[in-house]
Amino acid sequence: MPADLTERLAALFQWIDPGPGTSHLVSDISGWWRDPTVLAELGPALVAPHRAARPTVVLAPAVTGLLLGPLAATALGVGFVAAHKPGDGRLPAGALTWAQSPPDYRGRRVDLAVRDRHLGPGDRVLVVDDWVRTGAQLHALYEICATRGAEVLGTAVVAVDCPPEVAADLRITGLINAADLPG
Ligand SMILES: O=P(O)(O)OC[C@H]1O[C@H](OP(=O)(O)OP(=O)(O)O)[C@H](O)[C@@H]1O
Ligand SMILES: Nc1ncnc2[nH]cnc12
Repeated sequence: MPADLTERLAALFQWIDPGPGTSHLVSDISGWWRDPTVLAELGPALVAPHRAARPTVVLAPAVTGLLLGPLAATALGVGFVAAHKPGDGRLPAGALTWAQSPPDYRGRRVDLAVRDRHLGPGDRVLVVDDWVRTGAQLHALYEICATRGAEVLGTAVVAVDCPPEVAADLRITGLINAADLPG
């Protein structure tokens, strides 16, 4: 990983107060996309720990994954598959494989769907996302891969915010620990 990428990720991160009626600050990672050096380095840095396992495809969930997934896929020279959520407002037509997550970091059970024609036996899948907290959405993605007969190699995220046993169980690598982001 480029030496100062982790420092730049921290410097460009903010917690935002969404305003009256809200009790929580929300993470704002938009600075990561606005910085041309970070944007260029994210894909190669995410995939670096997984290159040797020779992924054949990158899978990532809506909505932030739709940005990060292609960065990772192009760094590997492989294709990208999106996992959609009903909340997207427009679901893909055709045969889909669905899985529902356990309660995620917001207590939601998230439904995720992947087009059958884009994932199948022989695929070696690298999952990519921006942030992992409970690992719930990753569980759903791993279940979809298993249903499709595809092998999951692990997950590459930017911010790791989960217990170490979750990271070990799901084979998660990250670029920064959430504890190292500014408070
Ligand atoms: O580890 P977990 O508890 O599963 O939480 C992590 C997931 O939740 C967030 O996505 P969110 O559904 O908020 O979508 P977003 O990309 O639209 O922010 C984040 O981007 C991960 O996908
Ligand atoms: N994008 C995100 N995903 C999961 N947990 C979070 N906590 C703060 N921001 C988050």
